[in-house]
Amino acid sequence: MRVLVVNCGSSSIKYQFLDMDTEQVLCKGLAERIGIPGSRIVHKKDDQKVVVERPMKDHEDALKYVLELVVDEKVGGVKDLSEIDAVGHRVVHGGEKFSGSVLIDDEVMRALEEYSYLAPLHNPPNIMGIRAMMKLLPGVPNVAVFDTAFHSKMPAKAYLYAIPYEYYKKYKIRRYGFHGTSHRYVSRRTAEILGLDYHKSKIITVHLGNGASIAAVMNGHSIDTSMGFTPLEGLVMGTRSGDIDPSIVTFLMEKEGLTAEEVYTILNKKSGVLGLTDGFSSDMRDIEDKALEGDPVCRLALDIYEYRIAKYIGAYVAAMNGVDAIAFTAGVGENSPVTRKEVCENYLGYLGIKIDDEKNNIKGEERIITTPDSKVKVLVVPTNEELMIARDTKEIVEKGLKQLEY
Ligand SMILES: Nc1ncnc2c1ncn2[C@@H]1O[C@H](COP(=O)(O)OP(=O)(O)O)[C@@H](O)[C@H]1O
Ligand SMILES: CC(=O)OP(=O)(O)O
Ligand SMILES: [Mg+2]
Repeated sequence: MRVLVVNCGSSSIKYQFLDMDTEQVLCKGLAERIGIPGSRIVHKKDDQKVVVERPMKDHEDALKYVLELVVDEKVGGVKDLSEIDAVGHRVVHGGEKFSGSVLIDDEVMRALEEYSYLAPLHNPPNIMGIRAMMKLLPGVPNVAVFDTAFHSKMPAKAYLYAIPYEYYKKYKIRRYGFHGTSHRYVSRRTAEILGLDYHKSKIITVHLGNGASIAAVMNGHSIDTSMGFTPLEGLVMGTRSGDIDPSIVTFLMEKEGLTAEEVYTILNKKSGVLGLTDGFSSDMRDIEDKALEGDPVCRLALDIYEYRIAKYIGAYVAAMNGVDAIAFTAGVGENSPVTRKEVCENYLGYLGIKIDDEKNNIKGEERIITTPDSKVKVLVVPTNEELMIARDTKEIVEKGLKQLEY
């Protein structure tokens, strides 16, 4: 079975085309700047790379060109569109309704539209991608794999906010959590590497990407996670504030004469390390480089970024009353020895964690980075959301399932 996996963002589409008999990536790419000048697709097949620069007015346009590349005789994965057996979609928000991956039909589409208010930055482009694939590949099954689903078994003490209960009943205001597909893959892989029984383990997964979140995975289920009602809550991120006193919202509205929407945009797109460095950068490579050169602003931004991560890890050790392993993943987690070392050595020594500097000096490789006598294992486990989405898609289509529980 060959599965096309798409992850549609507001102006980008990440995609991978996989042969699920071997789990080999046949080709992959990134369409970016969709709907704005300078749109292009960077497409890769093995060590070949092509860049297609052409106007792409919307996601349907972009996916049309993606499909052309997928069947290209030189850089494609197959010769004909009929060889694409299914499409797996990353969908950020599945609300309380979806506790697993689902075969997409009209009822699912109605639910996704309904939940768009819960993830206004993420779900609408996800839905655009689904509609586009239904049009471009009629009759080919589409599967939705939700960020929220892996966290759906979180207990009420973790998901309810201490606000009038009526707002949960009326609007389903609660913690949902995100990056669930990544936390699911990384926690399972961590258990495999360490030879742990996944269903009798306590694992903390630290997903540090542009969006960043931490999860407490106990006995194979997420029991708590740092992102909440939306992907804004929790860690300090590239452009997102993470946890703040909610009074700041109304304070800024009054003092700056801003609308709620404008404050929402500031907190989501102008905050995080970008905000802390007065607009210098949201890219942790830039922040780290300057911090290590001695720039005090970037050093403080990095300190704040690391301190928040450490506090969440400590909180989740308490939530699980112990921890077997901590796994770093995603862009910063996989590629920054400095962040891993400083978080672990400045704040987690009380757990008996000892970082092995030589083992930690890696980027993007799977590895245990602690010394053999470290009481808690710390690992780097590259995430692979696309593979998890493809696996769920294959299982649902091959078994003729409507929904896949995990
Ligand atoms: N070598 C590195 N050192 C520090 N940060 C890195 C490194 N490589 C990538 N990153 C950071 O990873 C982040 C992007 O993470 P990634 O998971 O790829 O993105 P996304 O969240 O969009 O999926 C960026 O902040 C980038 O700076
Ligand atoms: C939910 C979320 O933050 O996703 P991403 O990290 O892809 O922005
Ligand atoms: Mg990512």
